[in-house]
Amino acid sequence: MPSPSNHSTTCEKATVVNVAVAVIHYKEQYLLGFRNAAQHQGNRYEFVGGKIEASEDAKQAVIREVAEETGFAIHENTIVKLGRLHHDYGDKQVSLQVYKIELTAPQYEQHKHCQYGLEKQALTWVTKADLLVEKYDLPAANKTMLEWLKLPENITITYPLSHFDDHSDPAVAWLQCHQEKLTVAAWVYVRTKEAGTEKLIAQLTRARPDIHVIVPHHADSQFLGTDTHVVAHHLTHTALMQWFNDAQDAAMPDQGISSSHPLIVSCHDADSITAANKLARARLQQQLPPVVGSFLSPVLATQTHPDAVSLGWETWSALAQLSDIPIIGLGGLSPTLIDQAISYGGVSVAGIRQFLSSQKPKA
Ligand SMILES: Nc1nc2c([nH]c(=O)n2[C@H]2C[C@H](O)[C@@H](COP(=O)(O)OP(=O)(O)OP(=O)(O)O)O2)c(=O)[nH]1
Repeated sequence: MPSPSNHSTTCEKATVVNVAVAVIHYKEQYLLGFRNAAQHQGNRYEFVGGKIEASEDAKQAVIREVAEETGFAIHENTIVKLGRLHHDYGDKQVSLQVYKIELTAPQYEQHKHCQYGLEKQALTWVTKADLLVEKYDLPAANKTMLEWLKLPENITITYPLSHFDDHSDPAVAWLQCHQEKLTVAAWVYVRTKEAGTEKLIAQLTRARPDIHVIVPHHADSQFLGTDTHVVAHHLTHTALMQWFNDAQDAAMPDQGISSSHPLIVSCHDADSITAANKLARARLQQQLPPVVGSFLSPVLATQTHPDAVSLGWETWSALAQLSDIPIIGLGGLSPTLIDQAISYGGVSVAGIRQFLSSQKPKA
């Protein structure tokens, strides 16, 4: 449904141009256009997209723009909402609503040799790896989109040490379980609340150098000995709301929160999503590493929090729509529910038990 923010809105200072952006890909191949010299942000690569018209919402705009620029009819493809971001280019302010669309094999086969789009603009297929290492010069706002694209579809959360209380040596059992069962190159949210856990996590990252860890934002990641494994710092719901309350009249609202790494936050309701959106915007304004994801939980009932009232998919989806950052489903989920999470407005799923498989890393 069109909303007042879906067309260009005028504030006292400047006009904000509302744009829908389509990150089109087939597997690891991503489609880039090239902005001609006369356009705003000209002579740069771009994702397909354009201005949202007053009569349409962002998703309708993305479908229309993709059809106009490439000829792809994507209304039957899965359209994954990544997020929304505001960028001030000095000469122009843009609000970008970003979607990811995977083409089918026939769609890709038909298009992969086309060098020009329907508007005569140059088009190029590039690998995800090249895109993420910023081999292509994109507008500055796209830096955050590339960070969002790094999020995997599954995130594993470590068991609390107390889960292994029945074992003769819980620490050894904790280490053995995670070392053996984390999937190759997994993103892992490691919790450090319990005494002794930091040492175990350091041992785990030494034994499994392929994994990427998300550490609590207050944890001094020096306990790992190196920062190379750390992909993000995590803010609990409580820490996020504390920041939000402190930020109401603070000049530097994110003092005390890591400025060295991207952030992942935890949300449970509309208030925390509002807080996360504010934090995401503050990070962009201060040119700090962005907020790249938000665990929104609990989607379903969980074994670990049996008394917590779950949101259910419908409420979860309505909350996800409010988020400016990619949403990760958490609570009673398994990796097989990724398609369902995407259809309800998320990008990834996370959890403990169901996310630890017995797949061993390659030697
Ligand atoms: N399509 C697209 N636009 C982007 C990206 N990143 C980014 O900052 N933008 C900005 C550049 C422009 O200011 C705006 C896109 O609007 P547009 O494509 O309709 O603008 P345009 O320059 O063609 O303007 P016009 O000729 O239609 O008036 O969003 C991106 O990845 N794709």
